[in-house]
Amino acid sequence: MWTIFRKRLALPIPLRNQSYQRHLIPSTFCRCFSELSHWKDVKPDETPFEILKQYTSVPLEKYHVFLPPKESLVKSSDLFSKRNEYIVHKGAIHPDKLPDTKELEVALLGQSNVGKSSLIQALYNHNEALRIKTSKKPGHTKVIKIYSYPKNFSLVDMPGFGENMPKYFEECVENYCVMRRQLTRLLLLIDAEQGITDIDNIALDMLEEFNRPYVIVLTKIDKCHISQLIRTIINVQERIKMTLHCSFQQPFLVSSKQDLGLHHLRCFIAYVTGCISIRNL
Ligand SMILES: Nc1nc2c(ncn2[C@@H]2O[C@H](COP(=O)(O)OP(=O)(O)OP(=O)(O)O)[C@@H](O)[C@H]2O)c(=O)[nH]1
Repeated sequence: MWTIFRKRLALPIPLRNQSYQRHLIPSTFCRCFSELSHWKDVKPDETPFEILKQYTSVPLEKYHVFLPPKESLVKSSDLFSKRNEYIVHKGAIHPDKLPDTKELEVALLGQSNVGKSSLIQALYNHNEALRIKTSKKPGHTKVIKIYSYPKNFSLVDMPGFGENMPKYFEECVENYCVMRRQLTRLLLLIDAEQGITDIDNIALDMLEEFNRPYVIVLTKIDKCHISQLIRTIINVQERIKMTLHCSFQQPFLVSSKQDLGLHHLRCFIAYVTGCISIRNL
């Protein structure tokens, strides 16, 4: 399937141009240009959406539908803080070589260097015992690796697509996504600054074809201008509304470097893997 997508990548893809995006940006965004200091005072239970509200008259609340109560946020964050209880399983290229674990899995998919390994490390509270290697060089992750919190859930790191994508990507990642019984959600990571790129569009087509539920996560928001971030959110939201049927309606916003948006993503993961229940959600 990726071979077909690769061929398509060589063709010009319409509607992915700046003028379309500009059309979506109201002039009020001009005053949104600001520096990174705005992120520094974010409280752990606040989402970046709440911070962004101050900078735009666009009703961003409609993009923010996962609103768990504080006690659920605390409960799920506690789950991710069990420092010595995680198991790192031996990585594998072929999904049939992966251990047949009992926990439901949430797997991270995205371009090389988008921040998949860093996000797993950050979600697990930068737990040093896990020692997840990250690198500036794209294509560092070569195998599928499962990080389990026994009797609860697993997070799954996978090779990225795009730059330095391994030749065996299809038999590895694609087969995992199609065949893995434990897989309950895919997180498609997209760099907030770049927005949806051509190769992300190919991944989105692929996910729609798999017909499995997935969630878009915008990464590295700490290094993205607020105006650009709002532009990406609106663009992603438009895509979800117009053409994506298997995507959760809200994109999540995270920074692994500055620990932004992690509480809500942890809570979502705990919720979809059945580790917590949330009333009136
Ligand atoms: N500023 C910033 N940098 C980040 C963030 N997350 C990751 N990075 C950096 O981005 C680079 C790539 O991160 P990785 O976590 O290795 O990315 P990956 O998607 O696992 O990469 P591959 O192994 O190539 O698939 C590293 O240099 C990280 O330090 C973030 O939230 N903010």
